[in-house]
Amino acid sequence: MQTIGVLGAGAWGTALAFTALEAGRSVRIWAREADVAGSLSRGDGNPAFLPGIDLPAMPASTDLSDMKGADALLSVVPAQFARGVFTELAPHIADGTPILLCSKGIEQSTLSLMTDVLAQTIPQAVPAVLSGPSFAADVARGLPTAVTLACRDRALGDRLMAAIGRPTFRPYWSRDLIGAEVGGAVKNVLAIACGIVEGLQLGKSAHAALISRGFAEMTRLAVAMGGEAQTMAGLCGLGDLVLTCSSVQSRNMSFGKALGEGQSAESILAARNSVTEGVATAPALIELARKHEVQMPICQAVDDILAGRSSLDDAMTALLSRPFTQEGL
Ligand SMILES: NC(=O)c1ccc[n+]([C@@H]2O[C@H](COP(=O)([O-])OP(=O)(O)OC[C@H]3O[C@@H](n4cnc5c(N)ncnc54)[C@H](O)[C@@H]3O)[C@@H](O)[C@H]2O)c1
Ligand SMILES: O=P(O)(O)OC[C@H](O)CO
Repeated sequence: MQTIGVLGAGAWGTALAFTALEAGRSVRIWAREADVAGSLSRGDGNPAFLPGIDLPAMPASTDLSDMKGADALLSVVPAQFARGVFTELAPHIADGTPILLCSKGIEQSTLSLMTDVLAQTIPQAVPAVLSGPSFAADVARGLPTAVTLACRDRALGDRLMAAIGRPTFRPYWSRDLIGAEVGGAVKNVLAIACGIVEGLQLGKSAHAALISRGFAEMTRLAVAMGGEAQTMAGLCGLGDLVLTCSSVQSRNMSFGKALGEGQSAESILAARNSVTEGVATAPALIELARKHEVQMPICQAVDDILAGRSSLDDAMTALLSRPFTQEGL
């Protein structure tokens, strides 16, 4: 696998393209914005989405047909926009091309995971998922990072890991695509909850309780959807939950913190050009939980707050008033 196409030149697409380049691959990037494509191609980095980080020149364009002929693609288009981009891309994709899904979210209008969206739009592609604790800025600075790379076929997984892995970017193979996807999507909603707890200054004990009970919610949903509990204990589950809930470097956590401090969701989102995936995923998650008869009270509280059904105080009171029960998943 020599040529890697990267779909999407936000912070994460740019960091992954850099990693593949450093791993010795030849890289092509599709950017939605002409100025981003120009800047990356000239070697001026990505000031729009990954400011302050020097990067080597990386070939980028706004033409999806430039993805034609790549040995594998990394899709880093935010979840709510993936279907539109995949539909346009489909005619350029050869049978059996691996597409590694690197976005973390659920399509709100259809409740689809990214593997479902891919199967419906580019059925000739072979799906794989990349997910785990990894801030784009850390990866683009070459700081050590480990992630889950989920793919049904072990041999293909090995080839993908060899293509994008390097000592400071360590993929670990898993067969569990559903677990990897659910972990990445749910942790964003839980990070909003942890941010709210931080913004309200409810203390580190509440924060730890939220991570722990949030992990139980994540695992319940993953298992109900066909994923494995063991996957959730790994990088794409607990690992990413701990990272995203621990640092305001996370857009989801910092969004929640600002909510907890009294800002409105609209004003926080209006001030950013980056994506906060948990906001669009929260209602989808609650619908999925209902469909699979899974209890997700923390995610429900986040959705209630975002939808304006509950104030922060009411949501906290509802969570704290739940009956005492046995601990477990
Ligand atoms: N940034 C990270 O640290 C990080 C790490 C792991 C995973 N991710 C995931 O990667 C995905 C992309 O996030 P990011 O951080 O690279 O993005 P970003 O916030 O840096 O940039 C926003 C991206 O959205 C794209 N976009 C905006 N409107 C669009 C539209 N209508 N159609 C298509 N694309 C549109 C922009 O072109 C840009 O690439 C998300 O699912 C995110 O959860 C991000
Ligand atoms: O900044 P966030 O909240 O989108 O999180 C980034 C990554 O998913 C962390 O693994």
